[in-house]
This record gives sequence, structure tokens and C-alpha cells, in this order.
Amino acid sequence: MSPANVLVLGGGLTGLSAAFHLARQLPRAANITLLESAPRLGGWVRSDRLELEDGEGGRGSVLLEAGPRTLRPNSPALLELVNLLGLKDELVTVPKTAPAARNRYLYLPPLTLLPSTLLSALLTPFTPALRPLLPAILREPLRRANRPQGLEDESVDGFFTRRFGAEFARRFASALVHGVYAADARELSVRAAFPSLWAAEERGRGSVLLGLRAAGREPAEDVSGYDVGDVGEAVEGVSVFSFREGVEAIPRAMEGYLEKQGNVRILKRAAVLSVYADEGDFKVPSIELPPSASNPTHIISALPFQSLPELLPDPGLPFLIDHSEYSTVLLLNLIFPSFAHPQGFGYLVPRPEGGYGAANDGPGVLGTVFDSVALGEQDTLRGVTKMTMMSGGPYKRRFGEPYLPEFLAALREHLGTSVPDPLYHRFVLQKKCIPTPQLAHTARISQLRQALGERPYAGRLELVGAEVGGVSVGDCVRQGREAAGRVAEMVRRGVDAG
Ligand SMILES: C=Cc1c2[nH]c(c1C)Cc1[nH]c(c(CCC(=O)O)c1C)Cc1[nH]c(c(C)c1CCC(=O)O)Cc1[nH]c(c(C)c1C=C)C2
Repeated sequence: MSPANVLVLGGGLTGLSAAFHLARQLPRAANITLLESAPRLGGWVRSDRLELEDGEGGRGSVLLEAGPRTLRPNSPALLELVNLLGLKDELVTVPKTAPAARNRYLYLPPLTLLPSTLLSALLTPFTPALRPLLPAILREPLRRANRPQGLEDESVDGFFTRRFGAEFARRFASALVHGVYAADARELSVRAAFPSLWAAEERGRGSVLLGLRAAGREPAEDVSGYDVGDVGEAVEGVSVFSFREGVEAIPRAMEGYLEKQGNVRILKRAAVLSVYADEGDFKVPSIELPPSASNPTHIISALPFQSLPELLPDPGLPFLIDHSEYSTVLLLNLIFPSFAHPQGFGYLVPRPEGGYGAANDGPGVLGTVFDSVALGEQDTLRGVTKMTMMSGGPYKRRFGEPYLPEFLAALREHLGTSVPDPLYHRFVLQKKCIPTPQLAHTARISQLRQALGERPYAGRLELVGAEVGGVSVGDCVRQGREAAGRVAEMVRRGVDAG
């Protein structure tokens, strides 16, 4: 049997993970081509080490992240990658007992520590800013079930308003959505964005809190089907982790592995214009592609869904895909001379009372991560404070001319303290970096899956990525692994041409 030709589109985490697992599973039975339009692989993940002086004669380096900075150990697919790529000794871990794990703040104002346990929630009357929110939490389990019959989806804001009241939704749900999707809770689908909350309401017979409590007693995802080696033990009791050289250690190590495989070709600065599906091999017209890649038997696309309607000249699929919306985030990495600030992961800022777009929005800050609290170990320059401010998303501001003093003024206001001028700062604009699933997203994705199972695709075109299976790093690498597994299975069974 001639080898299958598998084309992987997109060299972000999902595409890299797909190519990595394919190469491991089909070392001889497939030619694998990975195509990336950018000059580098890794997608939104980017870690840069910067040499710096502290202004008092001290020299050293700091690690800056332009994308995700911490990873959660609840993803067996991610732990498996750490093991297979030999990254265990590079781990930087944050124990569950550390301030960076326990303390998250909300700018209500003032900056307010969120209770992390039920007991601390009951003590919130001593925190004046949280006092109005406590009754909403205490009443929720007693509130009768109120999901309208037949309701298939609703906005995150609608969901929280129904169970906890409008004020709780504005202050808490909007901040939660800022901290994960950089989006407007009034537009985001709760079923797609927070499936565990939607399921908890069902499990708790109407009460989200009772449902979450029951879910908390269930065992974590089973790692037995994954080759996690001794990484499971290394992350026991760990809240989040990264690596000495940052999250980009993962895509760099995958690229290093792929470069050594004889049946894998990586093409950067290379994009495809269209994909035609017929009963035989796909046709991917491109002057840049070798024949094995321009007539692939299987395609795994990890491209953002926003680029797919142009790529697939098939009226059915783009119709299902075309509803994708994304958040654009303007990120500000800051290095300060060390100064005292609350010790925790960081803080989130809820939606302003008057909504977005008001004159006093300032730079539209969604939240700030106190990087050096969790990941100070990555830096060799001592005596500095590292933070990242995130802005944009639903705030309707221009991104053209970010203005540092505006951000520093916002930070001073949020922290309620004086903040020194930074030793270093950089702005990074991440355009359309997080998908924001709209209402009925889950239903559209099931229709899409069904269409891809039918002819002419018949399972030979996989569409994977944050739009389909979740936005965390663990979700992305799991999807790449699963798509690779399905393709490998088809290739082994000799199903390569419809
Ligand atoms: C202020 C903006 C943002 C912060 N992080 C992100 C944005 C847009 C991006 C982001 N954060 C999370 C994810 C999901 C992936 C994952 O690892 O789970 C993404 C894409 C995780 C997350 N961050 C916060 C919460 C509640 C979650 C969900 C999972 C969890 O409970 O850990 C809160 C949070 N995010 C930011 C801050 C400053 C913050 C809380 C203080 C920054």
C-alpha cells in the first residue's frame, strides 16, 4: 500500500500536536506535511527572554509571555506531552497552597480578595464590597429550578442573572468572562463557553452550586490511556505550571521532534488558498506545495475557523462555520522595580455599570496578572515585579496608539497604591486570538461534525481547534492528539480515498 499523504494546516499548538502524534503513530505509513503561514510555529504561544538591568547595577533576564502563561495539570493530553517531549525537568510549578493559587482578586472597587472556600465565603460580610453578593450565593441552592423548558442555550449573563440575580451577573460573571474569553458575558454562549456550569445546573436539579459540589466529588479525568510517565507525580498538589523557558517550551520541543522525522516536512510562510474535496484525494492548489501535499489523502485543519469559509469552496460547511467571533486582546508586559502589591494570581475588572464604550473606560483593562508571584522563578533578575495587563475585548477602543501613562494610571487606581515607573514595558496586540462562541454554537458544531462524516469528506477532513473543543492549552493539544488518532486509524484500515 502506498503511504498516505496527510496535510496538517496550521502550526499552532493544535496543528503541532496533530503532526506530533501522527508522526509517532505512522512513522512509515504516512507522509506528513505541516503548513504554517507565519515565519514561526507556536501560534499565540510566544515566550521571550529579555536581558535587563534593574537600574541599581543588577543585571539578569526576565521571561515574558505574549500568550498563555500558566497551564493547568488537569489535562492528561498535556501531561503526556510533557513526558514524551522530556520537559519534566524544565517544569516550574505553583503549589495549590501558594498565594498565586489561592488568591484571586476582583476590582469591585476596591480590589477585593475572592473567597476560595465556602467558609471564607460565609465570612464575606466582613468584606464590605462583597456583602451585597453574599445573599445571591446563599439563596441560589434554595431557588426553584428556573431553566425554561426546551431552552437549548443562553448567554453567560442570562444564565447567571437567572440563578444569582442581575447585580451578581454584572459584577462576577462579566469578570469571569473577561478572565477567560476577554468577551462580553451578554453575548457569549454559556453552553459552549462554560459547559460545566450548564451541566451543573442539570445535575443540581436546577441549582448550579449544588451541581458543582456534586461534580467536585467526582474523580479527575482518567490518565490511564495516556503515556504520562512520572509527570503525574511531578504535578501532584500543583495548581498551575509552566517551564523555565515559558509555555513556548512545548511548541519548540514538538518542532524539534518533527524536524528529526524523515516522513515529516514543515513549511513556514506557506499558506493554501483553497481545498477541493472530491471522491478521491483532496486538491490543494498551491505553487508552494510538493505533489504529496497538494493531493493529500487526509487533511487536519487547525486553522482558525475565520479563515475557513474562503478556503472551502463548499456552500454547506462555511454556512456552519461562518458564525465565529473572536476577541482581540492588547497585552502589556511590565517590569517594575520591586514594589508591594497584593500577593495572588492577579485581579479581574468587571463590566462597568454603564456598559462598555463609556467615556471613562480609560484603556479598557480586563484584568492584570501578577506574573512574578506565580512564576518569579523564571527570572534571573532579582528585585523586580513582573505584571501583565490585558485590555481590549469588548471595549470599543482603537488599538492604534496604546499609551503607557493611561495604563499606569489604571493600575495605580486598581491597586490603590503608588506604582513606580516601569524599567521595561512592551505592548503586544493579539488580533482575534480567542474564539467567543455565540448562542447555538454547540448545535452548529454537532451539525458540522455530521457533515464532515458524510461524503465527500467521509472523515478525511478534520476541523479542530479552540472553536471546537475549548480554549485551554490542554484542550488544544488533546484535540490534535484525537484527530491524529482518528486519521491514523483510517490509514491503518486503508481508508484513504472515500
Ligand atoms: C484578563 C484577561 C485574561 C486573563 N487570562 C485570559 C484572559 C483573556 C485568558 C485565559 N484564562 C484562562 C483561559 C482558559 C484556559 C485555561 O487554562 O483554563 C484563558 C484562555 C483561565 C482562567 N483564568 C481565570 C479563570 C477563572 C480561568 C478559568 C480556569 C481557572 O479557574 O483557572 C481568571 C483570570 N484570568 C486572568 C486573571 C487576571 C484572572 C483572575 C484573577 C487573566
